[in-house]
Amino acid sequence: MSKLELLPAVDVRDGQAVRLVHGESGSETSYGDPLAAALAWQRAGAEWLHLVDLDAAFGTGDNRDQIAEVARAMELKVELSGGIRDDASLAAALATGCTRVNLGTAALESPEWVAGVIAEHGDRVAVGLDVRGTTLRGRGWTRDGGDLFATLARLDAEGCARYVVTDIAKDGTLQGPNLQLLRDVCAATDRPVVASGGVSSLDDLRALASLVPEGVEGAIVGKALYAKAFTLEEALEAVSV
Ligand SMILES: O=C(O)c1ccccc1NCC(=O)[C@H](O)[C@H](O)COP(=O)(O)O
Repeated sequence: MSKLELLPAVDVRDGQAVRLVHGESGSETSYGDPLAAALAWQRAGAEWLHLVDLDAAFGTGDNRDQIAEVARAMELKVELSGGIRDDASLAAALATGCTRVNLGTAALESPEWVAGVIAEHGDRVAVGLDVRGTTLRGRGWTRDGGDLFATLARLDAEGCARYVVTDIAKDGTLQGPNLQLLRDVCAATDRPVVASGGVSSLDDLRALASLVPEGVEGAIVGKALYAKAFTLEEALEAVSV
C-alpha cells in the first residue's frame, strides 16, 4: 500500500507566510519569511511543498516574483496554487519549474479554458475543489461556484488527473479534516485526492492515511505545523507505514 504524501503549506500574503481561518481575508496570522518556512520544511524531510499566492487568489495583487523565488529554491516537488486563471498566470506558474499547478476559480468560471489546460498539461494540473457543504467556492473562496459532484463529473470526463479537496469550514481551524467529505469524493472519482484543511494532530494524519486505499493520496498541512502541534518529522514518521 502507498503511504500518504504530506504537503506542508506555505500560503503567502503581502510577502509573508500566513495562515487564515476558513480562508477569510483579514484572519491572517503571520509566520514570517516564506522562503525560510519552505526551506525549514525541506530540511525536515518534506517531499512536497503546497505553495499558495493568497493575494492572487483574492485578487488583491500578487506575490508572483517571491513565489517564483521560493519554487526555484526548492529541491522538493512544488504544488503551486492561487490565482492561476488565464494563459499568462498559467505560464508564469509553470515557468517556476513547479511540479504541478492547482486550478481553482478557473475550473468554475472558465471550464473550456480549463479543459484545454488539462488536455495540454495532463498530470501537471490538479483542480482544487474548495467546498462549503457540497457547494464549491471560487475567487479566494468568496463566491459560490456550483455543485461539487456535478463539477467533479465534468472534470473527470475532461481527464482531470487529480483533485485537491478542501472543506473551508475546517481550513485553518485545527478541528480535524472532513473525512466523510473525502470518502464521498473518493467514491465519486477514480482520480487521486489530496486532502486539505483542518489537520490538527498525528491521529488526524493517521486517519487520512487509512483512506489511502479509497483514493486519498496526500494531505496538505498548514496551521498545525506553524502552531507546533507536531513537527514535520513526527508527521512523516506517523504516515510512514
Ligand atoms: O489554495 C488556495 O488557492 C487558497 C485560496 C484561498 C484561500 C486559501 C487557499 N488555500 C489554503 C491552503 O491551501 C491551506 O494552506 C491548506 O488548506 C492548509 O489548511 P490547514 O492545515 O487547516 O491550515
